[in-house]
Amino acid sequence: TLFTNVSQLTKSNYDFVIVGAGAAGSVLANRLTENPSFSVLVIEAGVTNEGVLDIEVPFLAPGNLPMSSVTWNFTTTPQQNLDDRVLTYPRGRVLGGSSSINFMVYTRGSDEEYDRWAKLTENSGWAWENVAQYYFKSSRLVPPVDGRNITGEVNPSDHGNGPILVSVPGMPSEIDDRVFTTSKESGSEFPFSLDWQSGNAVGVGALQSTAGGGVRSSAATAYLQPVLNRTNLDVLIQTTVTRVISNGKSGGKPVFNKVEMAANAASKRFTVTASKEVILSAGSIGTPQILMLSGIGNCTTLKTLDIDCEIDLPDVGEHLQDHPLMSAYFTVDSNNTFDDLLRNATILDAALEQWMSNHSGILANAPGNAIAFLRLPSNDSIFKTFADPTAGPNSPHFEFIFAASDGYGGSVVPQPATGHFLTFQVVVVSPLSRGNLKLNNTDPFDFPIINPNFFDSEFDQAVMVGAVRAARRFVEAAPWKGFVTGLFGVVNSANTDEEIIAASRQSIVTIWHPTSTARMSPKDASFGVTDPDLLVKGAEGLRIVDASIFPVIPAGHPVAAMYIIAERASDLIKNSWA
Ligand SMILES: Cc1cc2nc3c(=O)[nH]c(=O)nc-3n(C[C@H](O)[C@H](O)[C@H](O)COP(=O)(O)OP(=O)(O)OC[C@H]3O[C@@H](n4cnc5c(N)ncnc54)[C@H](O)[C@@H]3O)c2cc1C
Repeated sequence: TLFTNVSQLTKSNYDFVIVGAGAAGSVLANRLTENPSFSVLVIEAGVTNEGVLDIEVPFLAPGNLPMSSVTWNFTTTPQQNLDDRVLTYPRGRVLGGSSSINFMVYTRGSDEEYDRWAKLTENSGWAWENVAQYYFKSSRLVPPVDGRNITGEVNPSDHGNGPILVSVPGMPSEIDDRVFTTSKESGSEFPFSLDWQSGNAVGVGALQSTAGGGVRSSAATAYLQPVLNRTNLDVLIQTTVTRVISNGKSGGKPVFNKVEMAANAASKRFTVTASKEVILSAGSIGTPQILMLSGIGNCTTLKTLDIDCEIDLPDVGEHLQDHPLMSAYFTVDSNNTFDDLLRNATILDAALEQWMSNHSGILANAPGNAIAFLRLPSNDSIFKTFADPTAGPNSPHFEFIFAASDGYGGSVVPQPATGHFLTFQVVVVSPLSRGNLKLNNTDPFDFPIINPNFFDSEFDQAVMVGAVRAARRFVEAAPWKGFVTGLFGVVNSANTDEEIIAASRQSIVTIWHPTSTARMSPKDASFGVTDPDLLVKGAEGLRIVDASIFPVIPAGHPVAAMYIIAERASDLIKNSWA
């Protein structure tokens, strides 16, 4: 049942209380209630996802940003290495969480990413050979809305049979063939990738989106809504969890079985109890904030805020990792880019009418149709100073997201009033910069202090320079002759390495991939926040299942990994209470 106010709940004790109905929380809600003897309450701060057009229509995803009724309107601290700019840092505040507002790019990452997690946590359960089953259980490939033959764009055998729908673009754009031909003719520099879910994450290929039939497929639509009628599941929205509370000890450890919540800062606080587990799935920002408000974190810092420290875990809020993104623009000789669609309401209305009638047309596409994940050459001089931070040779250093327009969705500069553009959204996917997140004060309705610390590492700077140069080489290939007419914008006006770094400082924004603020570590390690079974160290009855536990950020778009983790976590939880 879906409730909008705590007064509507008919009981105050459940087997499991899940905090946050985002990507991970929705998977858990579905899988745990498959067992009819488990009762589950999910508490979500945000609103329903239903009827929000900018959520449903793939191309309109950027319309939810940066500040909307379905987002947490966070901002970062002034970024020291980005000319002290403050960045918007939104997360989804709606059923489905960030999976309801994300840009839908689906990449599970290389097999190596999971094998590295297994190594870092000294637990083979996270190795690819053990999590592969959960990948296949989470998503499935469906045809694009235009019904074209997709042979050569994707490999069906790399896909599973789970509820999240995945598809290649609903309609080709005029740059797609140029991108793929460049790759196929380039030899080894820009290798073609038939499928991002093959285990090798390096190459150039068609973008796969979490969309089916021209409509976004999120954790809410795929996992949560289909089971809302289960009698053992209650979902309470528009209610913020303010902290978890311990109640007695078991085996010397505090038992965190009470969850406190309120509709807003002024309203009365209520509690519910979990007889089996409280599971935090509030995301990389929400989860460390709740932990610290609950007295779980760095005791020295918590004491300065007069918070009683229950468990000293200095890693809470630390090791924040994210991928910096910026736009490199080229001018093009074409009237068929999306630029006019973005600037002209009449053209957009016509496209929307088409989407409304049968979910087809340009709006069925995500904001890009093709992507590339590439590595720096192994003889790059940066490797004299830094060891390669990737998970292995099938894992990239940087990414391009190709857009046949002025860089819809990821830019700090407004769209030019005229002209047609090709954009490379350039992303560093193997960052060494590390940031953190701290409480501002003890008010759970106040935002935490978020510092992703972008571009702090010289390695990240070198990758950005290498990526910008690779982008320029890419458009020198034959397929772009007569199409690309010039370099454009701050990034593409820069020439020397120093100039490219300076331009990056003015241009970098987030690709919204924060992870690792409550990272898991080996069972007996003194660092880290959870053990490899995702149980909070030093606590009883408290687990974390969300992107905060990633031991290290994967070189790709994280939601696919989130679904894999949440599927495996569901089995871990079911088995431990069997
Ligand atoms: C704009 C944007 C674009 C993105 N694009 C992509 C992409 O194209 N591909 C990709 O793979 N990934 C993308 N991501 C990232 C991806 O969506 C996230 O990594 C993923 O959703 C993380 O899952 P999660 O369960 O950890 O957190 P979330 O999905 O964010 O869920 C957390 C949930 O907890 C709720 N919550 C938080 N605090 C509280 C509280 N105190 N009380 C109650 N509820 C609370 C939130 O409202 C939210 O619903 C994007 C993210 C954003 C924001």
